[in-house]
Amino acid sequence: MTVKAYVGMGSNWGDSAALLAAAEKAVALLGWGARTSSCYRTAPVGGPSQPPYLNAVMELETAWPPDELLRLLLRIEERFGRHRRVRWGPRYLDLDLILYDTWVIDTPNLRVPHPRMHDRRFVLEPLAELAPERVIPGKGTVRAALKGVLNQEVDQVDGCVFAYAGD
Ligand SMILES: Nc1ncnc2c1ncn2[C@@H]1O[C@H](COP(=O)(O)OP(=O)(O)OP(=O)(O)O)[C@@H](O)[C@H]1O
Ligand SMILES: Nc1nc2c(c(=O)[nH]1)N=C(CO)CN2
Repeated sequence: MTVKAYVGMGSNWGDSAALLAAAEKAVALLGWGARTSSCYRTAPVGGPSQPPYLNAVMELETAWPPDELLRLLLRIEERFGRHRRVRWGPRYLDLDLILYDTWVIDTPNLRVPHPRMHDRRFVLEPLAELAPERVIPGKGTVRAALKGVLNQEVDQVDGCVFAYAGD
């Protein structure tokens, strides 16, 4: 069995564009048919004063169960030198499992849909490029959720060279 999963990527430390481009290739190896959104420069949400982020979202078809997929994503984060000292503080690379098919998962290590995704334009704007009509379980469509967060600042930018950029 394979399912469609969505992964959020973010970076606001180091060479963020190069980090996201390298992470994209690593994440694509966890499944098939990867598609990647455009890249956005986004104002930090929460946490201390910190540089703006680059964010993007990937779609892929995967056979990994969700807990394994998260474990593999966290390994990729570590490989790219994530430092995690302050909650919502700056990071080289952050990978979040935002949707796993229509599953709802609530375990100590994994919550899907990602519990804050529907409040975050830096997730919804790139996700809407790939799957505007997808339903966020319990929250309505991506397109509808996006309408509620348009006050947050995001700008589509060139900078990231993605191997699996959608059309
Ligand atoms: N859907 C998910 N995607 C990624 N990590 C998750 C998810 N649900 C739970 N987690 C847990 O959250 C931990 C990562 O927490 P972390 O401190 O990096 O959060 P964050 O990325 O800073 O903030 P946020 O969760 O608000 O995006 C992981 O170790 C993982 O066990
Ligand atoms: N703009 C933006 N803000 C954030 C981000 C992020 O990726 N982009 N990630 C966070 C913790 O996951 C907290 N705040």
